[in-house]
Amino acid sequence: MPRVKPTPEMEEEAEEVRQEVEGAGGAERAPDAADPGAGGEEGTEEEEKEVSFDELGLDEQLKRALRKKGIAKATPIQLEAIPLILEGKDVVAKAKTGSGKTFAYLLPLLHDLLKLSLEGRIRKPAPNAFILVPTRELCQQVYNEASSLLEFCTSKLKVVQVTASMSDKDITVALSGPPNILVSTPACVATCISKGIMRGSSIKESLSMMILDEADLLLSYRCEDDLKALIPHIPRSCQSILMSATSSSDVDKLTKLLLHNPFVLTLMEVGRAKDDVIPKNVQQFWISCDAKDKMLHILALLKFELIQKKVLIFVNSIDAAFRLRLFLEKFGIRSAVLNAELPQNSRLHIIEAFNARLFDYLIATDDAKTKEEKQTDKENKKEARVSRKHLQQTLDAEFGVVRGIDFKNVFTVVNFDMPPDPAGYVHRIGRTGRANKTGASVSLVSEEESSIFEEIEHMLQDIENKDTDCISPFPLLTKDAVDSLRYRAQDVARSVTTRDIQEARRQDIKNEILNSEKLKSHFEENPRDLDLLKHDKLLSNKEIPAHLRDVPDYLIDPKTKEASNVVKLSRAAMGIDKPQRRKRQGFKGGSGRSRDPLRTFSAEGKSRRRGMKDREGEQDRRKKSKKAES
Ligand SMILES: Nc1ncnc2c1ncn2[C@@H]1O[C@H](COP(=O)(O)OP(=O)(O)OP(=O)(O)O)[C@@H](O)[C@H]1O
Repeated sequence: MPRVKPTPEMEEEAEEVRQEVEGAGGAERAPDAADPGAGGEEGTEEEEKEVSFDELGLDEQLKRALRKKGIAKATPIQLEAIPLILEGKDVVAKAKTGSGKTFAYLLPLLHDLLKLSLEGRIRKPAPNAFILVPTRELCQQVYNEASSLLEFCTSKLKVVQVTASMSDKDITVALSGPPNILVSTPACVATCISKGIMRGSSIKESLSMMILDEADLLLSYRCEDDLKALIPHIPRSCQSILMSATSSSDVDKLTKLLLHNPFVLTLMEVGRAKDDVIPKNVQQFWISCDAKDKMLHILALLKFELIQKKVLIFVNSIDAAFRLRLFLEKFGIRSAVLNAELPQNSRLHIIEAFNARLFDYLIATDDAKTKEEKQTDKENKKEARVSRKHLQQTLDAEFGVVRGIDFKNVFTVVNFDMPPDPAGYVHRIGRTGRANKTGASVSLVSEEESSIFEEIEHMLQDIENKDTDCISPFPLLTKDAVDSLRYRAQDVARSVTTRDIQEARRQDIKNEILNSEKLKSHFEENPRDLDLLKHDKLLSNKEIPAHLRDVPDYLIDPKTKEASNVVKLSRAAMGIDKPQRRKRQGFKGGSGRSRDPLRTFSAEGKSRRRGMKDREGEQDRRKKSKKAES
């Protein structure tokens, strides 16, 4: 693929983006002259200091919850931020994806509240703390993390999440008490205040801490006006914390808007630009291929098992996601699709099921908007507000799969389509290599995407060693391996029509809406019942022909066999578990079908269910006769 020589504009833009993602620059407030300890900016070198949570003086009950999670040592951002937050300072913390920012604010917040509760000093007409995040998925994630940390606490701190999908009545019930911690989006809190569900005067009396998580994204989710509406109700004494994976003018804007003389923590590894933005434990690869051959290449990667599971595959449109899912399905490779069209319950469930290793391949669409589209969004802001309801029915504006979601144990991120900008690349790749785990990324780069690839490479380049490739050519996929699948892949790709895609997309939404409604209350009561719904079930009801399901041995060249074995061996060496497809969680007292209220549920209706049964029966019969033959 031809290399594009960076133009001065590209240099400038790359520098801008590098600054965005590196955490260069900082809050513009000067340190408080009267209190030199307060305010200021720290560029913290990431020395591998190993500090246990004991040394941070945290509550014993919280440490017990951490021990249960197998977490003993603080990450660098936790090490820096926790003491400052415990001292009552306003803090802006910028640290790369997956570095443990959530516990960096949750632990000191919960520690303080436990202490106040023990001393009987909790103020109560409204929540004591707001945690504001850009999306509903993140509300759920933060709520889960906070609840899990409180598992061993004897004083009952109440955490609730409130989102725009809840009715006013449900929100009123959730806020009655009131809770100690409210996890929500700025829009939802602003609505609660404007509707009088939460009184401004009560907030002024109670609120002692406000946290803005994923602050770099809050403004892009149209939160500015909502945050501004909140400001008059925040007491001056309220401690404010702002967490961000990247640095940008949006973060600075929020800092100025809401924080008082904050401490700015910028965690980076000095001198190696690429490590500033992509965790060093993630190996980045790329494959050059024609746009029309991308399906073929991903098929070869998955079929020959050349990349480690679990795999998160990013595409730029919902249609492309379903096309890929249908294509892979025809080769016996099951996957699920995560996109903004699905109801919230389904999205949460898909993420949880994937995290629990119930399936290995997830195809996701992120909010991959071009700069122009983002600009148009901004311009249409007023209009968008008016039609918010409509928007949520079609594409959920608060959805952001890439941003901030803590996917567990994703080993490989594949960019089937390249993201529209370098910041998007950083956020996508940040879904692997979390909490210092090993990870890899593979980007399929077509001729048309060469300039964005160049931009990304340029941004990642080691400042001191410009010739070193940050993204290496993927070494395990040979031309022979690709060619061995070429004709089958082309045939199958042709057979997936636009109509099939529309049908699959419609069917998937229909299933998920039914699932979502039916399962809503059940999942509220039994959040751990993950495997009741399979999101990777077959979209097509046609039997997969054996010649597509199993690649004949003679087609696999020796190099590919060797590569596949290396991947398998390293997988075994790393002790990566097999998927726990059948493992059941959360049910007490046996696994009998009758005890499980959802076993009888099918989104497909009776006749289809019967059809499925027939197919399963047919498959069983076939298996039996195969056994008999052998
Ligand atoms: N001290 C620790 N040791 C080991 N694992 C940790 C520690 N702290 C947090 N983790 C785990 O690391 C993962 C990533 O943490 P978290 O989601 O807070 O990252 P983040 O910095 O907020 O990332 P992003 O910017 O992408 O949202 C989580 O699974 C979390 O449970």
